[in-house]
Amino acid sequence: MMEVVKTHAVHGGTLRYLKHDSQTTGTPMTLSVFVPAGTGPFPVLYWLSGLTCTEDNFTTKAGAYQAAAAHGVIIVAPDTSPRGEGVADDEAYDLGQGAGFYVDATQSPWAPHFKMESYVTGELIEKVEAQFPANGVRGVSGHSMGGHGALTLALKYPHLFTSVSAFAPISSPTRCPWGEKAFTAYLGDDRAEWARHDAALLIEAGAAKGHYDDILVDQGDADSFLENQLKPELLLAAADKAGQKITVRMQPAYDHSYFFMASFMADHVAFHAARLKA
Ligand SMILES: N[C@@H](CCC(=O)N[C@@H](CS)C(=O)NCC(=O)O)C(=O)O
Repeated sequence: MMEVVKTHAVHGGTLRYLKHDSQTTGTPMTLSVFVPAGTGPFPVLYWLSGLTCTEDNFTTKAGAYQAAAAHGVIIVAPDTSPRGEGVADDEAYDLGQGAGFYVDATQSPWAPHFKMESYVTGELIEKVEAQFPANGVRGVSGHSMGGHGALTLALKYPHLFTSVSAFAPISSPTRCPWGEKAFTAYLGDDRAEWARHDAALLIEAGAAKGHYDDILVDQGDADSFLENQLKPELLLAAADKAGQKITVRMQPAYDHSYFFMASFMADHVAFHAARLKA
């Protein structure tokens, strides 16, 4: 059982901060879990956060729990990387602790602990769904680096997920500075290996074809990372080529922050709930 560190009542449900020793990362890992009122069992929406975040950013800023309570959906928000003194790190905000990129690192010094792909798709789901009233039906969403995580994990593991959405995702990490830097560090120089973790390239290659009836993406047009890092046009072009439906909503005046996400979070929870409860 994961250790409950803090408990709060919110919107009639219960929010818990949890901690556990992970066999996958070899470190303690932290997360938050919101469970609606009632006995369930409920579907689960997994939320993957962006660069610099812990489990706390989404939990305190996204304003997701009113909609989750109304729709009867559990929401799980894990930390974005392993952390601790014995864990490799980098001074930059976009590499190392707080920047796990939802891949399994193969390169030194990252390989021993940076296993976020295996952690999220394996141990996290197993531990959460053993401890809370989950019905085995799952969605995944996330922001920026976590939007990349949500899209790529949904495309690579369609047997795990029924619905996927993202806010301001890194659409094609093989073609932007954040992704090129992280993939070089974590995966090495082989671009064929990088392509296995690139949402636009995965869609173009037909990954999970026919599994998701739609993918919802919200993107602020005043996001300072839009042109250089996020590039939603690459997702649209890939989806068009592959015949995958994707709804990219350009939201005028919104930036990269949780104010933007809080403004459209209820739409995403409803998008998932409609599919998870179908
Ligand atoms: N610190 C970076 C930006 C990092 C950033 O914007 N992080 C986003 C995810 S990519 C975030 O959610 N930050 C935490 C927050 O807003 O609570 C910078 O100054 O360029």
